Amino acid sequence: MLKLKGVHSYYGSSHVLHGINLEVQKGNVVTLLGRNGMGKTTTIHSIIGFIKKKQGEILFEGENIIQLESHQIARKGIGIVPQGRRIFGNLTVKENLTVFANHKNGEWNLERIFELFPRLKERERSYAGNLSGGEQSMLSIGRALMRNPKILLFDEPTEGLSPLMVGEVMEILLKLKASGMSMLLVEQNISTALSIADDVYILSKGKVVYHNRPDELKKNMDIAYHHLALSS
Ligand SMILES: Nc1ncnc2c1ncn2[C@@H]1O[C@H](COP(=O)(O)OP(=O)(O)OP(=O)(O)O)[C@@H](O)[C@H]1O
Repeated sequence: MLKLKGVHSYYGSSHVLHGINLEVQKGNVVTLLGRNGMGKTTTIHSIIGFIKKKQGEILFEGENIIQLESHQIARKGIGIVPQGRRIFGNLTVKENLTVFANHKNGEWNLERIFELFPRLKERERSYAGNLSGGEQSMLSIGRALMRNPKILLFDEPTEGLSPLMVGEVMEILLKLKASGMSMLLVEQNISTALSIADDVYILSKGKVVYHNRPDELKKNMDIAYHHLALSS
């Protein structure tokens, strides 16, 4: 469904991604792991067109979208749950969900979002800026779903959340996976990532240094300890 072939990305003269190859098949969850500054966000931003200076191919449903503008890429059905949530604090929960909604090509609507996130229904009229971190994370996911994407890219959706809230957000992601949603998930937390992934990639210095199924990585955790600088 989504395939990166030899993608190079640059911030001005700074060469950050060095030939990324990565694939998300329809209905699969692919996680992207790596220490800070290794290029995970840059990979996501390259896919959604935030980064302009790029080479290689980014194929979405067979079409090379590497030169398209962000709004064109969004319209093709690639959704984003950005790092830091980026909800609109001075709009209500309901307004955040409806402001960019697109019901043309899918079944996500307010009713279904509130079924998935009963907590958001309870806080429908609250200003989003007054929500807890976990609720803001749910709102950010709900807002992306309201655009009815074919694939969702998540940039550290559990960052800064309490373990309890991490568990709740992960349950939501598992439900989305069960519903057949294709997802590319950037995560710092390896156990969270491995609990949901069909496929794992590790990035280091803008390159894919490891790619396998999570059960294979679990058999050889030294690789993760090495690349993610975890202690065993
Ligand atoms: N706007 C920018 N201008 C120049 N360099 C940047 C910019 N954003 C990121 N970089 C650099 O690009 C490299 C990759 O950063 P990126 O944000 O993709 O890493 P990351 O793996 O997502 O890390 P993190 O978990 O900290 O978000 C880093 O060396 C970073 O300093």
